[in-house]
Amino acid sequence: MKCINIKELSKQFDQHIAVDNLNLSIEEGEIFGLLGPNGAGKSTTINMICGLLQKSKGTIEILGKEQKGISDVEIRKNIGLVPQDIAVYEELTAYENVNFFAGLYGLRGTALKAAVEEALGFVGLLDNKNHNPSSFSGGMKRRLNIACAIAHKPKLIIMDEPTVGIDPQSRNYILESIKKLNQQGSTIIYTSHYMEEIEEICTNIAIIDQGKVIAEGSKEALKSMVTDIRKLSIEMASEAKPMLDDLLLVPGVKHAELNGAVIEVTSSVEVNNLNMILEKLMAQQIEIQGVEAQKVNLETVFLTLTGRTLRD
Ligand SMILES: Nc1ncnc2c1ncn2[C@@H]1O[C@H](COP(=O)(O)OP(=O)(O)OP(=O)(O)O)[C@@H](O)[C@H]1O
Repeated sequence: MKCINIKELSKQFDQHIAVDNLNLSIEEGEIFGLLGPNGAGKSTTINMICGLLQKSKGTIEILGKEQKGISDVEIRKNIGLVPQDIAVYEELTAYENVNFFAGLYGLRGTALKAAVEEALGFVGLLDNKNHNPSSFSGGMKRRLNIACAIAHKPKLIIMDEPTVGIDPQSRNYILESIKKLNQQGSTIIYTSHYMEEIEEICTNIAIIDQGKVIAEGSKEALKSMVTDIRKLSIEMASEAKPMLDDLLLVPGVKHAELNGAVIEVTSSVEVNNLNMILEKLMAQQIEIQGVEAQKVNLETVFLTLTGRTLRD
């Protein structure tokens, strides 16, 4: 069954169209990635799915039922939202926080107690259950945020950039937890502008830009869209400021950017232009230490479709 079926969804804020006739279909059991740069419309879409924001136009079906907008409380019981901004009460303990949110979904008595303990155990916070989140690290707060969203065992869990601003250990913990929640039967929607995370955990992906889905499919299908592209990393002997516009004059070169002492060039595979690229740099007195060809990744897909990088 389809977990989500969105048709022609739009959201307009005054004159600004944040979500623009977006169509999206997600099957049950997936870890589905929404990848897009800042401001692409990911959070706005999610807030409409969860019924936290009124849509301007379109339909959203969740598990076969049409969502009736912000008054549709029933549908929310099937959804667990981990919002982008941490939403926990600092003056309550970790236990009381999860207890509060799970209670909102109608759990009571021993079922509520068991659900709270299980959720805290799942995110590795049982030993800290009587502590207030004000004493927690950023990663622990994020994990508590997740426990609050999953205790009522929702069929659909939506995570809006849950790894922003945390240490690598907590990040790995969260990514592993997502895989486990999925194995236990939940469908996951995961938004991020970190393409590495999306590549690591997601089964299918939609790339969103300017409120629209610009590409959708499995990682392999998306990458196969750009088999005619290659990426070159040219390492300079020391940090310099090459004139990148010069490289764009070389036939086949589509994009060039600087990352410290490395120049990243995206080019068509059909043009044999490495010599010309290197000549342009040498003409600028740039000393080259090494050249490496990279595999196509989702960033390349985005770049090819939009002419911009995910973090422009
Ligand atoms: N309440 C609002 N009022 C006016 N404009 C808004 C509002 N919420 C979002 N926007 C605008 O809508 C666009 C989409 O924002 P949204 O937060 O959905 O993007 P996003 O893809 O989630 O980006 P990010 O990765 O930065 O969270 C942006 O241009 C944003 O400024």
